[in-house]
Amino acid sequence: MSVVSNTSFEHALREGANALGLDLSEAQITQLLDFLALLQKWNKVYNLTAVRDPQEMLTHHLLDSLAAVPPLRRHVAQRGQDSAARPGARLLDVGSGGGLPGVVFAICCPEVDVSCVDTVAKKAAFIQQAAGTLGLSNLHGIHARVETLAGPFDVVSCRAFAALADFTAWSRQALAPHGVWLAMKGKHPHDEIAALPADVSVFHVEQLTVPGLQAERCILWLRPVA
Ligand SMILES: C[S@@+](CC[C@H](N)C(=O)[O-])C[C@H]1O[C@@H](n2cnc3c(N)ncnc32)[C@H](O)[C@@H]1O
Repeated sequence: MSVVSNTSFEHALREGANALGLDLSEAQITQLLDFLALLQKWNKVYNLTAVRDPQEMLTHHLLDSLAAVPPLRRHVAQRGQDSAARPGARLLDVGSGGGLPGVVFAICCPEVDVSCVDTVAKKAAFIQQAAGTLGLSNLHGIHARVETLAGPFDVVSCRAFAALADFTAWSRQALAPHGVWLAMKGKHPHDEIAALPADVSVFHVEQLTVPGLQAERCILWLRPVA
């Protein structure tokens, strides 16, 4: 299936992936474009995102989420070298909405099993529908509050979800013993970091450059402290 016929989207996506140093197969490019088309189509019905302009969806959603893929791939590869780690990483994307970044992670990291949780039933249903349409057996939509999920997940991610203290408190029980949180943020969130409890530590901050987006972006990696 390729719903998007506009070759300018494909060109911008390929350029963006190159700028991010991201190696994507032809099948993954097609899946990303098809996901963009699904998001555009069903946004009208399900109200999945406030972003309506297709070009903006490409930069603000797709490329923005793609910028987090190289750090995630690095983390998963490092984890694979750890003999104590369980095989096959499981990731939980909290407050995934229309599947950002969860669906993009599932497309770009087929070795990672991705669950997208949202309290809004139609958003979780959209993820399930996207999994079927895009042929992603590693993608699942869960309709629940994150606070009710047991896990264990090796990575718990979020984007535009909540302050770091709430994100980590509400999802802590879903984190595997050696699991980590991946929080996508705009400007470096100094105040949110200062408000974290003593048993959560930020162990890495990565600045991101999103192609076509003149805005500050970063990823925070956090872990529980015993
Ligand atoms: C601002 S949207 C962000 C959506 C998406 N991550 C993005 O970047 O476009 C936040 C989402 O979190 C969901 N949400 C809020 N509280 C939640 C909770 N306790 N558990 C799961 N999802 C929640 C909302 O329904 C909403 O879809």
